[in-house]
Amino acid sequence: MPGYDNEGATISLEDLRPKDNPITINTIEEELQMRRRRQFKTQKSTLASRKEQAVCVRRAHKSYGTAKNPNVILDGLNMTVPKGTIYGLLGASGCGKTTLLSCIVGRRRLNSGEIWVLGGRPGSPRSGVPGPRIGYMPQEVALFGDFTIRETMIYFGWTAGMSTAEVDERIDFLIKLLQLPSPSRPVKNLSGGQQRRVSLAAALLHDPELLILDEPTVGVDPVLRQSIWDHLVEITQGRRTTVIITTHYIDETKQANIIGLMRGGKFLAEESPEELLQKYQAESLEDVFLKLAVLQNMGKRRRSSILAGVIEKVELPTVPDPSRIDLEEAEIGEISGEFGDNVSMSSRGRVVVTPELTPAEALPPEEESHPQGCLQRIKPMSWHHMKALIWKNFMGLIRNYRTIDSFFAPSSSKSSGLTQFDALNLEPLLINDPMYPDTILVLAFIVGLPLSQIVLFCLAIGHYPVGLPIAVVNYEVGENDTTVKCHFTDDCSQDPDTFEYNVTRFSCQYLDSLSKRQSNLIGYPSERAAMEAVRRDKVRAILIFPANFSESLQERLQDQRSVDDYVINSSVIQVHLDNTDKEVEWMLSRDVQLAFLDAAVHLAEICHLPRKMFTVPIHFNNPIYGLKIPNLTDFAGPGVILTIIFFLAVALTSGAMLAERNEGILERSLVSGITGTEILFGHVTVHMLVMSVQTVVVLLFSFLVFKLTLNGPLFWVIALTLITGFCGMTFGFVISCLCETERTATYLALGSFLPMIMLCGIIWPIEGMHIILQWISVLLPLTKSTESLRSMLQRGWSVGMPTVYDGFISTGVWIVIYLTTSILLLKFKKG
Ligand SMILES: Nc1ncnc2c1ncn2[C@@H]1O[C@H](COP(=O)(O)OP(=O)(O)OP(=O)(O)O)[C@@H](O)[C@H]1O
Repeated sequence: MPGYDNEGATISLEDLRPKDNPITINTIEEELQMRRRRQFKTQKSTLASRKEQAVCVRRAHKSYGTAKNPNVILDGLNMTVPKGTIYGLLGASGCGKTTLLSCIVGRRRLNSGEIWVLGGRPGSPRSGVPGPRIGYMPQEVALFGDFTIRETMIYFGWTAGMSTAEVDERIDFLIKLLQLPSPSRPVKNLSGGQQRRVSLAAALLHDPELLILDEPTVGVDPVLRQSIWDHLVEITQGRRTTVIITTHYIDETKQANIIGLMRGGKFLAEESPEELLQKYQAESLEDVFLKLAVLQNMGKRRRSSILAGVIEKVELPTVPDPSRIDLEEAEIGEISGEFGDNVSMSSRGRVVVTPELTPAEALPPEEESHPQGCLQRIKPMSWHHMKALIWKNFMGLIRNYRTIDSFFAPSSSKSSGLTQFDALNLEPLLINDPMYPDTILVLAFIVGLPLSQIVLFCLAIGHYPVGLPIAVVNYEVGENDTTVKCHFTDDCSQDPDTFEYNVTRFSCQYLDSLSKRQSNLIGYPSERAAMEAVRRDKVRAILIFPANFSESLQERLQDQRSVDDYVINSSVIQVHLDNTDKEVEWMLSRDVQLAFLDAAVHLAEICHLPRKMFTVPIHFNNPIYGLKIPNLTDFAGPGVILTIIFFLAVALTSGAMLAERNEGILERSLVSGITGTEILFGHVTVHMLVMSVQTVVVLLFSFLVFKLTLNGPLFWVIALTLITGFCGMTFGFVISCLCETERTATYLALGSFLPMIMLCGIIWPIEGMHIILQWISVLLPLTKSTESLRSMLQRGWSVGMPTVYDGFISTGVWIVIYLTTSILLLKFKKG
């Protein structure tokens, strides 16, 4: 017997049969004849025969983990599911059944090997996968908890191209078949078993050609399980439908036409139940599985000696066209039967005869050769998919509002008691649930969150700190005198005869001016006491007036040539500041200086001198743009408005998409033929509504309530805010496609929030950043739009100005980048 690689072969009867009980079948020919008489004949596997099967898997390899440490799940597995059969896929938990099914439905990729579904490769137009030709019930429930049973069916029915009337007709049938409760019951109020039956109903709904059911009978009582199996048998009559079903109840697969027993990444056997029982002389299929598992563990040769004999006899084909050698070698490198043999020859060196393999058969099918151009491959969005998605997303929103209503205004049915009895099943029916906490959160999110954020920003940020404690040590009014509001004469101190000034107690006049800017002036008897107060965090600044402050000041003004250092020093107010807080220090030093100018201007006024006489010889005219006294609220406002809208949109879309993905609904929708683009646009349509509400709330409060400066065109302000929100939505899509869990998505969203706040010129001018950060800043999505909005609001510029339209262009470019990334991720990111 040749030592070829025969992984995945059926274990032979010879392996089981005791040596003292020799086989009764004498020759290989007899065995082969016997097989041919069976329902499913052994035959060679050609390209044409693979395309004829409902599902055909060849040399499938699939592993998770890293290349260094792979977790091999499928190890050269072959599988053949003829049309019109029920194929029971059995195997221990974790052996890879779900992985195999998700590869078949096109949601995971093999590392190597081929899969043919309904005559084409998954993803190619002819395979019907993804699409309505298959019905897929994943292992998880994968339903919308907030939807009723009927709404769930409508969503999946519309997705498959059915009309509402057709869906309603099927609902009646499926409710009876699967003993489901009233179709008006929300899915989340159903038991686990009921939810799984609704999931099965969704897969059966559109009567697909191929049904792929991952453990549909979990949590189902034996009577119902039998009726489900009866239904499956009925729909497979006349090769109408093919069913692949996984289950942990091995014995229920007696009704299957073929059973594939999976273990160690391969099939131990792929036979009809009767043959398995007969061949392995077992009482039950469980026994068969046990025997095969024991044999596999014993490391026995896992191939049929009969088949080995067949393979031994094959001869090298006469190759009609030498240029086709590679192709044919690839195609004929195994000899799996339509059903039953499951023998693969993955050994590259070996070639098996396939005399009937004509060049036409060997040619790759049309859709595999990818003759189409890129543009032709772009699928237009389908109307019935968009209708289903938009309806589903809108219903999600309305459902939340309705539960809010019932919370605030309890309906009669709610007040009359929480339970009623379902007409069909007499099971307790919970209607009008009390308000769900997540529903409050949803409303709080849509309106409350943007509202609270803009209110908090406008109330908390940018306003002048008042009431800062300032220590005053005024030696001019006397040693140890702590009077702050000391008396001064408020008339001109110029002698009318000599025109000499007689300035007295100018410190008191100064303190009077300062108190109008900073009211919390506290007198201290000495500099030491004031310093001690700073150390105890009682005051933020100290002002010290020398004893002869006013005289020295006067002397300095009158006779500048002869004043000495002592006079100059005595005419200076000594200031000590607590510089811990930059903003406070900056504002206090500004107040201290402006108060002096105020006092000097006042002196000039009462002496009928020009006001500018005692001021710094710099005059600030009215600003060209912006406020005369600028504030941080107006500076940061535009950036904060955009940040609120952007990140709420990120949270909204990434949250919705992740929930949909983690619940398995996204996968199910994709398998049903909905494309990633359609899913994204379905969300965009509905989320744009939410975002528009949020935009209105934020802008109304910013401009009408908090009176932020609005000098520019309102239309373009709204437009920029909306497209920034749209940009946030697309960023949310990227996050949800990149991250596996909500936790990582939260980290990513938070991790991007702070850098954007810091680097986009929202709270600090870009010109003040490190030069490298300035370059990075230009590349971020909120930088140009913030500058654009600021220019519109404060400078009153319109979209014709480069600074303004740059913001629109930059946001548009980011939308394209994010959308393209998320569509590509949805399309290509598979397990
Ligand atoms: N995304 C993944 N990443 C890494 N390992 C995975 C992933 N999905 C599945 N696995 C692993 O692959 C193996 C097969 O998982 P799979 O879900 O296909 O098994 P199964 O036969 O369907 O099990 P069960 O009958 O319990 O549902 C398991 O060991 C599982 O831990």
